[in-house]
Amino acid sequence: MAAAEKPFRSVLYVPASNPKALAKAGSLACDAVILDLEDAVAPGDKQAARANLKDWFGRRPVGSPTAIVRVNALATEWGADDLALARTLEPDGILLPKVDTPRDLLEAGDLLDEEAVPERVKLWAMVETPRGLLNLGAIAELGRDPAARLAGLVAGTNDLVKETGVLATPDRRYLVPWLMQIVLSARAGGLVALDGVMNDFRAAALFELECAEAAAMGFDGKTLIHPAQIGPANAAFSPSETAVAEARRIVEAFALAENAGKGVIVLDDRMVERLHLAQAQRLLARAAAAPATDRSEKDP
Ligand SMILES: CC(C)(COP(=O)(O)OP(=O)(O)OC[C@H]1O[C@@H](n2cnc3c(N)ncnc32)[C@H](O)[C@@H]1OP(=O)(O)O)[C@@H](O)C(=O)NCCC(=O)NCCSC(=O)C[C@H](O)C(=O)O
Ligand SMILES: [Mg+2]
Repeated sequence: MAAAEKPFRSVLYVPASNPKALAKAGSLACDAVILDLEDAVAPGDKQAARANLKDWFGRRPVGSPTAIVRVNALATEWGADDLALARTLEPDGILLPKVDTPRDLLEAGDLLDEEAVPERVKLWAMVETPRGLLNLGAIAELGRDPAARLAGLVAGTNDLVKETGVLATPDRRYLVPWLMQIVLSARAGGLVALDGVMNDFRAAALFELECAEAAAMGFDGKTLIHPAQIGPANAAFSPSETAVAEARRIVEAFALAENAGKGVIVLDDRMVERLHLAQAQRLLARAAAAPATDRSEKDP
């Protein structure tokens, strides 16, 4: 499946320096894991984290979640070694933090191409700096060029708060304009859009609300920090039964002989156009791509 066709409802950060968390990562019911070499790993643990990652990929169980490795930025003292390792592991994706400009992604892409890393290894960009936000249009434009490998944008709300001084309120009111900008840019570039993390991982009700809002904003999924957040994220970003039933009715209505060739039909006293048919077909494809997983849905 291409990156855009895979589900990315629940994407869990797993610190590569934490063997216990890594041991769990392959069997959790999240759609993807971000195996982190960056901010979750203390400077003194970077080397050990790389070794853990190598070991993890050596034993990666069949059917495990999509695996994305987050490297340190190439400009840091760890970036080059991280990327060199990621190139050999050939994960499903490599997540670049603190992307400021398209150049950051092009440089990383060149390093993958140099080593003939297969095209299925995609790049993902964290949007978490003021420059990254201001350059979002140009960054997302890379999504239109398959050679650039860009698969998705990931909101880094913790760094955005740190870098801008914006107040982090529970309703995220000051972050929402930037989050919407990320969704809009992702759509323009044909990219997956992932919402940022919620740090209060025990606040279940608030998390459900944040997921519902992110889904309403148009995000494909949410990045997570704790396994307890997986189930609610999967539920929030899966099409509801009502939405699936409604989509099926639209598809069936357009399939009727009497509606063949029509641009507009009436269904339940509502105008339904072919653009709604396309929307319905997309929703059904999303529902089919995100079936109930047979990995454990239980909280740890
Ligand atoms: C936040 C945590 C430090 C909490 O850990 P802990 O106190 O161990 O939680 P629990 O005791 O409830 O854990 C229960 C079991 O679940 C495992 N566990 C916990 N978290 C994970 C995880 N992320 N992946 C896999 N497994 C996990 C524990 O090992 C326990 O297992 P067991 O003992 O066998 O039952 C911790 O959750 C954590 O470290 N989370 C990830 C933190 C992280 O990655 N942060 C960086 C990414 S966020 C970010 O940087 C976003 C962005 O860049 C931005 O700027 O916003
Ligand atoms: Mg960050």
